[in-house]
Amino acid sequence: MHGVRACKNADTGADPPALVRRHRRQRLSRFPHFPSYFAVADHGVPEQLISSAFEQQRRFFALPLEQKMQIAADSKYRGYTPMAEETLDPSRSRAGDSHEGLYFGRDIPADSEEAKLPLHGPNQWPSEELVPGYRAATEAYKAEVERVGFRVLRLLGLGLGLGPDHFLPYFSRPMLFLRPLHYSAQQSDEAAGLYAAGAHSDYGMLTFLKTDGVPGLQICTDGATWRDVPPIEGAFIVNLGDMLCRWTNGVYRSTLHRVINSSGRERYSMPFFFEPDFDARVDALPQFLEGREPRFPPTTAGGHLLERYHATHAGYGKAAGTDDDASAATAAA
Ligand SMILES: O=C(O)CCC(=O)C(=O)O
Ligand SMILES: [Fe+2]
Repeated sequence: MHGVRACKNADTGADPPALVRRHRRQRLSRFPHFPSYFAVADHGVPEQLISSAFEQQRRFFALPLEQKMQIAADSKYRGYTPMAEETLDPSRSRAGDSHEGLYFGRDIPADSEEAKLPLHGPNQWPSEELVPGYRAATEAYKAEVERVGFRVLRLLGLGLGLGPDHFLPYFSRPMLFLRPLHYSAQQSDEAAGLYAAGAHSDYGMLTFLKTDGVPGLQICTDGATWRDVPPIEGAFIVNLGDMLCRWTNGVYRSTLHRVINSSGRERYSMPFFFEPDFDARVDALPQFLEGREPRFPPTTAGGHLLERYHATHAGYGKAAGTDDDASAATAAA
């Protein structure tokens, strides 16, 4: 694991968004050396598996809209979300973000007890006739990143002096979402509130990101400056998510990031969201409370995730069967 330092082309022109301002207030000078993101190299995921997963995403997203809509995100939010359905920074955006995507989680049989939880259920796959080999390539890739996720989870426990298995009980029925994304060629325009992906931090524990090499990802670690994150050949970019931030009482920061299209090129990426169990209760570890107040109220991974989905996904909660998600979230929190 290496710290990622090679961020260039600082864009200091724009006002920091509300989220940045909030992060600036939360900045901790006591622990200046902790990362908010890093890269994982030598992860053992075969390059060929990664490239064939990307190739399959290109084939899927190239389909006509009505064919993609055959697997439109269902009441569990598994499946396809069309262009501009997501607005990651509603405080700044004037239109939905210029990407379309797919959500695949842990495949959970519809008749199981677990499928009663929001966001838990069977995946929806494009048919074999439409995109031959899609499911096999995507599932093979997802399984490999999952393996990397558990390995890094152990390293996090070790790094915190808690032992490699510390977090495992919170990941017994984890929420593991692969989210292939396709960004349109539309150029972003901050003044007009047009983003490829608006500023946000990720909601779970860790996000393992692969991109097709087209630039666009930017990160803000100092509360003011957006810096490009250049793709690193062969490596995953790993963002720390909100749950890890809460466990460490804000010392490990969940990275504020966004995607800006300045090139007018299309872009493909595959974030993998590695998140605790839906009902995992997340509050600060004792070692981060010595002499300090808790910075966040206790929450659950599922409660937080649902709150974010409601705020950022136009379609979430609208599909039949999701009406009771808000009460499930409240109950879980
Ligand atoms: O596409 C990317 O590079 C980042 C995507 C992202 O931040 C997200 O989906 O949460
Ligand atoms: Fe993200």
